[in-house]
Amino acid sequence: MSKPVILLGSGGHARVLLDMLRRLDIEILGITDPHRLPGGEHFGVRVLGDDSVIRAYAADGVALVNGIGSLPGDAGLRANLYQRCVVQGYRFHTVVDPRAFAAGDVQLAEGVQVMAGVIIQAGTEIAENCIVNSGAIVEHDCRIGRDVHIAPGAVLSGGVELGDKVHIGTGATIIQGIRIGSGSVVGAGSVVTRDVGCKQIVYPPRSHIQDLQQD
Ligand SMILES: CC(=O)SCCNC(=O)CCNC(=O)[C@H](O)C(C)(C)COP(=O)(O)OP(=O)(O)OC[C@H]1O[C@@H](n2cnc3c(N)ncnc32)[C@H](O)[C@@H]1OP(=O)(O)O
Repeated sequence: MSKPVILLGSGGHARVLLDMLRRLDIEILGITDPHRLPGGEHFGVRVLGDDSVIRAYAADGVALVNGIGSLPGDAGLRANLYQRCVVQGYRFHTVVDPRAFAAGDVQLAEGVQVMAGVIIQAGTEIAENCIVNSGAIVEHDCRIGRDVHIAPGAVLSGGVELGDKVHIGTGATIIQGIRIGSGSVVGAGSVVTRDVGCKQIVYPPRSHIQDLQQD
């Protein structure tokens, strides 16, 4: 039986997690958000207050779920909140949507979130506080650093290595064996065929838009 959960944050990512937690039949004590009135309801869940309210709960009596999303170059808020809570002795749930697939020997560290439709193949290791978002594919033997966001529909081929705080944009494709350094961003729709250093950004080709020829 898993511990009751406090969900940190109340935006879009939190909403998806909330739906997953309900389907997993995990008890939700409430959500935290400094911008919402404590005692009220949001998404049908009690608003507890800002993040400091967590300390009213014994660390061994609750688990946390990090509902803060992560956008390119802005993994900081999510990563800092995670780290702050861990230092205070709190533990994070690792959550896997029932409609995701992870091979038997896949290693998911604390706080990893695997959303619906994801496939993670054999031998892959994913470090703390990562999001593998809806419909992404992480092939065999990948090594994923901490605080990484693999956005919806992205594909990592076999043996890809990502450093910490990497953002792989929606629908991006990384071919086999590629290494991407910490803090880098791969733009939505990119096809990455060469290694990427630390704190670099990969832009995909842009769509060309023009008026249709008139008859
Ligand atoms: C559930 C969820 O929603 S999770 C969220 C998932 N979201 C993502 O993964 C988004 C990933 N982010 C991107 O792809 C971003 O656009 C980035 C990081 C590549 C670029 O961001 P910025 O440097 O801020 O670029 P900016 O938005 O200023 O655009 C600069 C130019 O590049 C173009 N551009 C930006 N991103 C892309 C892209 N992915 N593909 C093609 N062209 C792009 C813009 O249209 C713009 O073109 P213009 O100068 O002709 O107007």
